[in-house]
Amino acid sequence: MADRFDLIVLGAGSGGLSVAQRAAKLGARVAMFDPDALGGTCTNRGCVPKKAMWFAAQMADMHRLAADFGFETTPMRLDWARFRKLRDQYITGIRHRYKERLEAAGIHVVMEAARLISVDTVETTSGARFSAPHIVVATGARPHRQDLPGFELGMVSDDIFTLEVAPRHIMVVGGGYVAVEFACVLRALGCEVDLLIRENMLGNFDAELVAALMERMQAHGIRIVRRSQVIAAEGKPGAITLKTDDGADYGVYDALLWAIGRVPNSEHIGLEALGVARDEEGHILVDAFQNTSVSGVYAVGDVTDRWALTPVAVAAGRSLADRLIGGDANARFDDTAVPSVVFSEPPLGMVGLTEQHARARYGDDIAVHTGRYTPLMFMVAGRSQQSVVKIICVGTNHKVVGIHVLGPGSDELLQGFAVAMQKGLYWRDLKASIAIHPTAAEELLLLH
Ligand SMILES: Cc1cc2nc3c(=O)[nH]c(=O)nc-3n(C[C@H](O)[C@H](O)[C@H](O)COP(=O)(O)OP(=O)(O)OC[C@H]3O[C@@H](n4cnc5c(N)ncnc54)[C@H](O)[C@@H]3O)c2cc1C
Ligand SMILES: NC(=O)c1ccc[n+]([C@@H]2O[C@H](COP(=O)([O-])OP(=O)(O)OC[C@H]3O[C@@H](n4cnc5c(N)ncnc54)[C@H](O)[C@@H]3O)[C@@H](O)[C@H]2O)c1
Repeated sequence: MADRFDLIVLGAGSGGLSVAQRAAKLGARVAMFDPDALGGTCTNRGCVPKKAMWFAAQMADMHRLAADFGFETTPMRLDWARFRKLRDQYITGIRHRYKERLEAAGIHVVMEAARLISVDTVETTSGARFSAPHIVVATGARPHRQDLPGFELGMVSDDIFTLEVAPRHIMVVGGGYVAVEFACVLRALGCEVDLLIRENMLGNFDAELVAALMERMQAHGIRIVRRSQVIAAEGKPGAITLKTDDGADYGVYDALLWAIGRVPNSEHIGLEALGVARDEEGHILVDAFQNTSVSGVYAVGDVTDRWALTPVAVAAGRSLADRLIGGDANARFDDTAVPSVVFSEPPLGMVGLTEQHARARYGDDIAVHTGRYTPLMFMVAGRSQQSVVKIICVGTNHKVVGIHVLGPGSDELLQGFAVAMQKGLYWRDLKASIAIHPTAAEELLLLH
């Protein structure tokens, strides 16, 4: 006999926690399964430890800027072990608070993997069975491990957070968020960094701002190699060489990071037998309401074919619970203006369409407003590095369909503009707004 619940959730990451907590708040009896730490990728091996490292990198960069400002500074070195301890303590605290909240909400948490054995029943690794009319798959994704000679000589993003010391010279392979963020962070923390990009860097971001970011990264001392593909890694841990299709000799690395994308955790959980539709890469296909192709089975977060971002997983989870348990038949989240920031140096943010996407969709009916400026803080220090802002408007009423910002502060300033865009923002609204001076944000209002 299976224990009966109103809702079952596979996975206690951003998506799973949000659907479970909202459903419990609405009165459902909820069971949640996860073999790993509460909080999933974002808390344990993603956004949170990464952002802590990004702050450390920012401090190192600010220290260098302080010297340019006239401060008498002594060389600064990060005590990597102490920093790691502080970061891990903070994460342990988050996990602890999740546990307390789940207990308080009366959610039945089982720290085991589960798989679907029918549309309404799951079985854990130890053989226990649980049933519910609604089963939500929120099993996330994992770093892609390529079947390539010597792959094991390198790390994936999960491993970066377990490093005991900073690498001296690292090769980062990939051109997505993870590759760019770690390349920038490690460089700021004093590592020599090479970045090997097979195709384009940050292909979903605006090409003009990506080109400007690439220039900044190179000016920071990151060696960027483009249009090259790794065929094999050779050597031994601590002394790794790469074989690439261009035949070039890139030297010897003491560390190698594979940042070549992520794979959804959608195998071995019973989806094939039930006929739950997935794409070629294994992402579960969902409609706007998080329904899969099988009635009673839903999916949220990175295991689906949507934006792989924590706030998207959370929004999907909450709206699903509102619909299934709260009785709001139309509950779905609005993904028309999903903002996203790459925590590079400097950060790159976007909401809405890139210029290339807007042109493809609207042709000549778009107006592109771009501005470059040197932030006051750099001007005072005698530096010339520029920030870039871009606004894309459509139609005769100049509706804003894309905002892009590269430069210090872009990570924080974008949120308010994203709210405005979601509500419907027009060029005239920006022109009618009063700026906050002197800030990075005002540059978006001062564009011509
Ligand atoms: C290095 C890195 C940095 C990132 N930085 C950001 C950022 O700054 N901002 C941002 O918005 N996003 C960021 N992301 C993306 C973000 O972490 C994910 O979008 C988010 O964690 C997805 O949540 P999820 O619930 O779908 O999956 P996850 O958080 O991955 O949770 C899935 C859970 O399911 C569990 N599970 C797997 N199989 C089973 C099973 N059979 N049964 C039960 N449980 C199972 C796993 O153990 C895991 O705990 C980052 C990702 C990485 C890798
Ligand atoms: N700041 C953030 O919000 C943040 C940070 C990290 C990750 N994320 C999320 O996690 C997702 C995954 O990030 P990611 O960087 O792992 O993946 P990604 O899909 O963003 O990038 C993968 C990169 O690897 C390259 N690649 C793939 N196979 C390769 C190969 N064999 N050799 C060389 N290059 C190869 C691709 O061309 C691409 O540039 C992101 O799309 C994003 O949604 C978000």
